[in-house]
Amino acid sequence: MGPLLSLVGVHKRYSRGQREIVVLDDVSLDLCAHDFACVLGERSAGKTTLLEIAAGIRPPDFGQVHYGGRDLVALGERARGHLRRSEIACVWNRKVPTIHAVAVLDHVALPLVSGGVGRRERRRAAAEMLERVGAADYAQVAVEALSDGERTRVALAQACVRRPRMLIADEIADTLDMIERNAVLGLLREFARDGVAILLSAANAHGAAGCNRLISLSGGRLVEPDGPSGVGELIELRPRSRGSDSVR
Ligand SMILES: Nc1ncnc2c1ncn2[C@@H]1O[C@H](COP(=O)(O)OP(=O)(O)OP(=O)(O)O)[C@@H](O)[C@H]1O
Repeated sequence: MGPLLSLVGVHKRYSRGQREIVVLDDVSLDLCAHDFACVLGERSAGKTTLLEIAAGIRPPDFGQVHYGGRDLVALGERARGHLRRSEIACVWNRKVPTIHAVAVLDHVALPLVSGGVGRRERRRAAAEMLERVGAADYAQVAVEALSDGERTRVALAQACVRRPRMLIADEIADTLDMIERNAVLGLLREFARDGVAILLSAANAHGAAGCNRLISLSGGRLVEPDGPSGVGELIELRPRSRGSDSVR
């Protein structure tokens, strides 16, 4: 089976005052079902930008983004929105849920409302997903009362309750303590084993543990060593300069 997601020759730059920052420079990437790929890059390397483009949230300046054989850039916002409510799930580190006074169970069930799923079935599916991510114990707790690790599990449950085909996860494990981080990365591994295509980003090697593809983003370029690679090998490959230093 072909890739679910293909980025081909993607470029992205931002203007910063008089200057332009090249964030992605001719980036190509294929992601298939069962992949658990992690883009490893230093701060400001362009990880979020890459993931937003992969999710169809931000358009590239040039290049193609294909999802499920469809041109994600050419699709209208309505169709892209539909995909994000059905097949493409995202967890953004900075947007981990903070809705006030909503119990975890209802929060996780929320994405099913727009899919027209009845209340009883929504709650059943949410409870099942909470069980799966090890968060069933706090199903009735308000989201705002959760610890960072608990919130990350809940965010993951909410993202996966619609059984997405692709999961985009932006630095969701980097700041967690070792035990929670390994638990969250283990959950991602399990979702990938079930067939979800996962694109994770991490700013350090700890946040990438257990992935089956490790891709370095530096200077706007992606580097993925051929064959099985260790984190140490990738760190060797990364140039010293920061991504944001590649100003043109
Ligand atoms: N909308 C924007 N306009 C201008 N510059 C931007 C915009 N979004 C991001 N940038 C800049 O592009 C660079 C890459 O940002 P991005 O958030 O993609 O990197 P990142 O690797 O996810 O960073 P971090 O690890 O700090 O979250 C940064 O220098 C950032 O300031």
